[in-house]
Amino acid sequence: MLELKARKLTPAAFAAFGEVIDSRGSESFPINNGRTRRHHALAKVDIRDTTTPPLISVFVSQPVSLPLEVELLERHPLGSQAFVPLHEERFIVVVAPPGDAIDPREVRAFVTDCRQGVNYRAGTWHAIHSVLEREGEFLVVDRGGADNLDEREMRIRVVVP
Ligand SMILES: NC(=O)N[C@@H](O)C(=O)O
Ligand code: NI
Repeated sequence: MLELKARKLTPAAFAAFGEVIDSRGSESFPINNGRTRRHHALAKVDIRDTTTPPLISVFVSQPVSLPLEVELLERHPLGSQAFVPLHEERFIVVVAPPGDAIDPREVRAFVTDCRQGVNYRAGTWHAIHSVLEREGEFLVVDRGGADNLDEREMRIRVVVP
């Protein structure tokens, strides 16, 4: 069993796995006659084949208890997958870099700060959505599809210091 301490999520620490979606501290420019600021292209939707368009879904997830016992990691080879909290929910992110083999030394766990979302790069290994404290509602942007899921058994215990 791999034991991990969840670290604070930062764009630099997450760069090998995808992007952090967070308007705070990101570039923006005025639109709509100055009434709106556009925080442009915080992450890229990457769909690797043309059989399906990018999908926008909403996930309503029940909270996990801690320590988090992960039994498997999954990946979506055909597209990225983004999770954005709709009510300042915190969640745990467990990831490993894209590739056919998962090196336990490269697995990382993060905890978000309730304002952050993530966009998993196509092929990034990750634990399934794990929201903390209360039922969470998330906007999800991905390719979907039963053909876009690859799972690997991996037992990981995650603590949040
Ligand atoms: N199955 C599904 O749509 N969700 C997972 O991919 C996940 O990362 O939670
Ligand atoms: Ni997924």
